[in-house]
Amino acid sequence: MPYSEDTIAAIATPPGVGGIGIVRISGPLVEEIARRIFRPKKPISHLKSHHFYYGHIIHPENEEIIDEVMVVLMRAPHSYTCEDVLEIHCHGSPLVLKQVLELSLKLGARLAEPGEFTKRAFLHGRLDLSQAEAVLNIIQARTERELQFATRQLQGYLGQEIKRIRDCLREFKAHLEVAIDFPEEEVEIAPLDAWLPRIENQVLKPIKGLLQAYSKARVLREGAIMAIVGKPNVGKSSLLNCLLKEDKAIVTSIPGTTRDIIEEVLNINGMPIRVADTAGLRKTKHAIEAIGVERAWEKIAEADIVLLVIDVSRPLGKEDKEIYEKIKEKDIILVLNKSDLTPKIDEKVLKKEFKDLPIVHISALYGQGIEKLEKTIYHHLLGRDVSMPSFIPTLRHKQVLERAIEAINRIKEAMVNGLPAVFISVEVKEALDILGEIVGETTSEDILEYIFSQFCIGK
Ligand SMILES: Nc1nc2c(c(=O)[nH]1)N(C=O)[C@@H](CNc1ccc(C(=O)N[C@@H](CCC(=O)O)C(=O)O)cc1)CN2
Ligand SMILES: Nc1nc2c(ncn2[C@@H]2O[C@H](COP(=O)(O)OP(=O)(O)OP(=O)(O)O)[C@@H](O)[C@H]2O)c(=O)[nH]1
Ligand SMILES: [Mg+2]
Repeated sequence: MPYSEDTIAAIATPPGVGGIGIVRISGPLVEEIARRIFRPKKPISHLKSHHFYYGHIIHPENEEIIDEVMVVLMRAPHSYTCEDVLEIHCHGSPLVLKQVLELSLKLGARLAEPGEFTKRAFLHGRLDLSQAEAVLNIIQARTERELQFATRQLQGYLGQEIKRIRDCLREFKAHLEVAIDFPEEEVEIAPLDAWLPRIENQVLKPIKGLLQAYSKARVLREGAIMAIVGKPNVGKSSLLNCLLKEDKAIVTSIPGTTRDIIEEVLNINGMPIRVADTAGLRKTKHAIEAIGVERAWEKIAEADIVLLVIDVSRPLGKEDKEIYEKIKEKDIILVLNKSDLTPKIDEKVLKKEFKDLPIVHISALYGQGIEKLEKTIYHHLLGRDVSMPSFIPTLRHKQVLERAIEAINRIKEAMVNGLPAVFISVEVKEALDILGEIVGETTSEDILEYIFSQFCIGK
C-alpha cells in the first residue's frame, strides 16, 4: 500500500484562536519526528503508546522552545489511521500551530489531503466506507437528529446488514458454481428453486427495508411527497388549487392541459407536504404532452402518497384501472371528484376494483369535501409507522441499493426462466459488486476520491 510510505500532517482543530490546538501526524516517520521535536519534562527512554506526556516542542536545530505542549503517541495499528500517530496538543494559537506543522513538514512529513486520516483508517480496514462517510456526517450534521443517525452509522450497523445480505448471495454463488462444475449431475434444478424464497427473504426484503428507512427519514426531514394523478380532465389541477386555496395551476375543460409538474408545499396541521399536480396519464402522440406524462410517472415513483383522482360523473374507464394496476404498490387515497354531478360509478364496483383503498368524495369545483380529504391525508401519513428506523442509508447508499434491486430482479427472472447456472452466477456477481460499493469493497477510485474530498483537512 503506497500509504505506509508517506507521513502526513495537519492541524486537526478548527482554524482560528482556541483554548487548545492539535497537530496530528500519521505514518512511519512519526516516532522520529517526536524524538526530534518533543522534549518531555521528565526524562524518558521512549514514548509509551496511548500515554499523555507533558513537555515542550523545540526547534531541532537551535533548541528554541516553540510551545509548551502535551503529546500522545498511538502506535500502529492501535490508532485512528492504524498507523503510528502523534498528536501534539498546543496552546490554541494559529501561529504556534503553523510553526509546529511546518517543523513536521521539514522533518519529512507532507501536508495531509482533505479526509486523508479517515481515508487511511478506511484503507487499513478500521472503518468500512459507510462508517467513513458517517465520520463526515457527524462533522457536518446540522440537527441533533442527523447527528444521532450519523453516530449510529459510525457503529457500523449498515455495513453489518450489507454483509449479511452479501453472505447470502455468496453462498448462493458457491452453490451455482457447483452446478456449473458438475453439469452432468442434475442435482441443481430442484435446490435452485429452494433459493428463490431465500433470495426474497434474506436479500430483497432487507434491502427494501433499508430503502423504506430512507424514505421514512426523508418524510420526517423534508415532508412527504404527494402526487395528484389520474387520467386527463378528472380535475387534478382543480384539486391542487383547492388544497392550496389559490389559483396556481391552469384549469380548462380541454384534456391534456397540465404538462409540467406543478409542485407546492402544503401545510396540513403543521405537517409539511410537497404536493405535485401532474399531467393526465394517457397514451399520447403529442410530443410535449408525452414528456409531461413521463414526468408524471417519475413523480409517482418518488411519491410517498398518491391521490388517485377519478371523475365520478363518467363511467369507470379502462384507463382508470390501468393506472391503478401500475401504481397499486403505492400508498393511495382514492379521490372521487365531481361529486356535484350525477354519479355514473357504483360504489360497490369501486370497492371491488380498488381493493380497500380509502375513498373520499369531493367537488374540486365547489370546494366540497376538501377538509375531509385533508384529514384523511393527515391521518394516513401520521398513521403510518413514523417511529424512526434505528439506522438510515444516505442518498448514495439509496442509489446503490436501487441498482442492487434491479440486479436481484434479474437474478430472479433468470431463475424463473430456467436460464443456465453460468448466466445466473454472472448476475449474482454483479449484485455482490453493487452492494460492495456501500462498504467500499468495490467502490471506484473516483467515488472514493469524491467522498473523501468532502472532508476537511485534518480529519
Ligand atoms: N484526540 C483525539 N480525539 C479524537 C480522535 C483522535 O484521533 N484524537 N478521533 C479521530 O479523529 C476520534 C476518536 N477516534 C479514535 C479511534 C481509534 C483510536 C485508537 O487509538 N484506537 C486504538 C486503541 C484503543 C484502546 O485504547 O483500546 C485501537 O482501536 O486499537 C483513537 C481515536 C474522536 N476524537
Ligand atoms: N362539475 C365539476 N367540474 C369539475 C370539478 N373539478 C374539475 N372540474 C372541471 O373539469 C375540467 C378539468 O379540470 P382540471 O382541473 O383542468 O383537470 P385535470 O385533471 O387537471 O386535467 P389535465 O391537466 O388535462 O389532466 C375543468 O373544466 C374543471 O372546471 C368538479 O368537482 N365538478
Ligand atoms: Mg391539470
